[in-house]
Amino acid sequence: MSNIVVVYHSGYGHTQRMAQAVAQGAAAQLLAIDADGNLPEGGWQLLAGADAIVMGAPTYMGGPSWQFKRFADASSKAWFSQSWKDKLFAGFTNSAGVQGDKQGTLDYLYHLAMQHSGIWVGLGMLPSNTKAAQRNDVNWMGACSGAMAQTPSDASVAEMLAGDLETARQFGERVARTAARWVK
Ligand SMILES: Cc1cc2nc3c(=O)[nH]c(=O)nc-3n(C[C@H](O)[C@H](O)[C@H](O)COP(=O)(O)O)c2cc1C
Repeated sequence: MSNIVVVYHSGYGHTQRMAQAVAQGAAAQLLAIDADGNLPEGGWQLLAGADAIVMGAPTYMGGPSWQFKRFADASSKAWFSQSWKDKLFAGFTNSAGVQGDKQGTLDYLYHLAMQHSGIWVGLGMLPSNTKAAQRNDVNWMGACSGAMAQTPSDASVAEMLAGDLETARQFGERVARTAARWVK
């Protein structure tokens, strides 16, 4: 079985719930970046041993939170030795606006993966974009490059939409299937 780690930051718990759904689908370990932008003890070793790293951040001001960026900058240590080269990478984000500039966050995660000479795994799902489509359909957000969720700014973590969480879970399954082929 491949070793998959979901590393994420969440300021208010919404991206964490998304991370849990991705991890459930991927049978992955969760690794939370704390409020100061640090990993817990052993976090870097966990990432070093991963076949696939799925990265998640809320969209704040059109990009990832500063705590995630601090983690990304700290990963330059791995970049220097290219020790994450040829790992699989994937990304997800959550924001309040339907658009909300959250593509900027996914693009950032993609470029971080490319800095590390990784292999990017996209969402791999068709968008639910017909007239018959319902908000709770899988990939109603219509993303391709990673998983997106949209949570109204006044919605609690418990109120996150089932369709977005199911999209995240299926995305995790796709990462796991891809990793199984990649590590063969
Ligand atoms: C500092 C800050 C900046 C934000 N910027 C955006 C934004 O650019 N676009 C957007 O749609 N939502 C934005 N939001 C809303 C968050 O993305 C949204 O509340 C999200 O669910 C927070 O996820 P979290 O609970 O994991 O922190 C912002 C929220 C905060 C606190």
